[in-house]
Amino acid sequence: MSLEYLIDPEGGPQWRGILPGAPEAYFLKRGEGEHAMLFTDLFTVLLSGDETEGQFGVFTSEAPAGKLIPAHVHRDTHETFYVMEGKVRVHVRDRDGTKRSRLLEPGDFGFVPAGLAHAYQVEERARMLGVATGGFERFFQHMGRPTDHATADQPPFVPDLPRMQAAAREHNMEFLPDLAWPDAEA
Ligand SMILES: O=C(Oc1cc(O)cc(O)c1C(=O)O)c1ccc(O)c(O)c1
Repeated sequence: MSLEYLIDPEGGPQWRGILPGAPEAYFLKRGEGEHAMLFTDLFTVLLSGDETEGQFGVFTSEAPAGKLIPAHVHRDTHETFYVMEGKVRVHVRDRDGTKRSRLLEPGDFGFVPAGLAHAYQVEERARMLGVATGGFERFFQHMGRPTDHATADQPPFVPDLPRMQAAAREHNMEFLPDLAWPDAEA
């Protein structure tokens, strides 16, 4: 399955061209950006790989406390987690196989390089800022539902399995459903 699954043939890509799409200077007001709901979380793309010649993208997430985002690995995406509000536990499996986790609180930062299995769980309603390898920011629009509504106060969007598989394939990532974490909440 290819990206075509994620494109409305009549309307084109399912997100709106709010960002310039080329390396031009611009500014955004609070709440502006390209929004997508994924499960209960609102992701907002502030900058995409289209503006940075593929180098990096910047996005925020606004999420209620919820379930563990299951273990997965990005083959070529470096990810960061900067917690602005709330509490987020990030689990990571290091290269030697050691699993560890850290509860991130406001002002705390985490980095997960490409190739390391990881998972995370919002333990207390959170706002996060993420910077990741350019192109990954489209994952939220591919797997989630693009929306004009700028808050997480809207119905959740639960993607079906083909949509999840297509988004994972498109972004060269793999979910690892059998990988458990010693200190994950049920
Ligand atoms: O990508 C981030 O979160 C995710 C959310 C999901 O519902 C499914 C996923 O597979 C992921 C993922 O990590 O791939 C994410 C969130 C916040 C942040 O700062 C990031 O760097 C990534």
